[in-house]
Amino acid sequence: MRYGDNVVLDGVDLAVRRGEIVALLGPNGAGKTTTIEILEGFRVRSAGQVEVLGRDPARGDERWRAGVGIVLQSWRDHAKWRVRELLAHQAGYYPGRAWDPDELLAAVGLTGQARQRIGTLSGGQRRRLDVAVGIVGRPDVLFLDEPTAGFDPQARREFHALVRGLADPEALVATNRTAVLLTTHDLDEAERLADRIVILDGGRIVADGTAAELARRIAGPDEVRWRLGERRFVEATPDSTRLALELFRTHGEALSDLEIRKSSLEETYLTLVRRAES
Ligand SMILES: Nc1ncnc2c1ncn2[C@@H]1O[C@H](COP(=O)(O)OP(=O)(O)OP(=O)(O)O)[C@@H](O)[C@H]1O
Repeated sequence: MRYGDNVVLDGVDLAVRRGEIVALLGPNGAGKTTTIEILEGFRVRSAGQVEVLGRDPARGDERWRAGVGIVLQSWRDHAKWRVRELLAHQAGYYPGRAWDPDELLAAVGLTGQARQRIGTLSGGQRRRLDVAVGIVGRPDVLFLDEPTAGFDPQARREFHALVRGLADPEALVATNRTAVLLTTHDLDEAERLADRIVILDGGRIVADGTAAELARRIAGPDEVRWRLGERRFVEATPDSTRLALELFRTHGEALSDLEIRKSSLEETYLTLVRRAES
């Protein structure tokens, strides 16, 4: 993707499967929004190949769009509508596959605001409504651009459970598993929610893997600490699960205070971004 002479995405190669939750991370201006806007069909790429649900998003028709759920970075429309009224209206666009508006209101924690005008919602409540509008048609693929900005901690946790439920076939038996691509600046959220993390910097992918894989590759081994009687031990290992198993096998109940410290995603992220920028 280029704007004039300015190349903002270069060689981004990415595949997301059904049921997978992928978090796109990166500093401001890295190209996250541009990437998902191209995938949503809102922006036309300058070059390269893109396929979403088997079609080029630049040529997606109504049927294709019915399978795509979108939560943009900010939405300030429909101020005079009431919350439930908007959801019921939106549900009408997805015959046979939409959520029941009341169930959806409960799922995003807006039952108490069902009759309130949208213009009077708080920032976090408006964001929950944006998420509800994005998923009302039970999409096959869901794009979320900083979905939880402004959420309180409890709402964030509920939102994570909701998104995991969309991707997990056990949780919503009647629907297909949704592929989810989200951008976030909340590394804790990325680590908790995403199966895979993709880090963009300067329009290029600088890392792609699970939080644990990235930590192992970038930030080095895990640190395992334990105690046997009065003696304390520390060991660095690339496979802390195996070491823990061996310790249990060898020492059984004599083992105490076992602790495994993994590098945080924040350390990994900062190391990667520093590297890319130098
Ligand atoms: N319409 C446009 N015209 C020119 N440049 C643009 C346009 N839209 C985006 N850009 C540039 O493209 C780059 C990528 O922007 P993008 O919004 O994708 O970043 P981002 O990773 O989503 O950032 P943030 O974390 O701040 O939301 C930035 O340098 C931005 O200035």
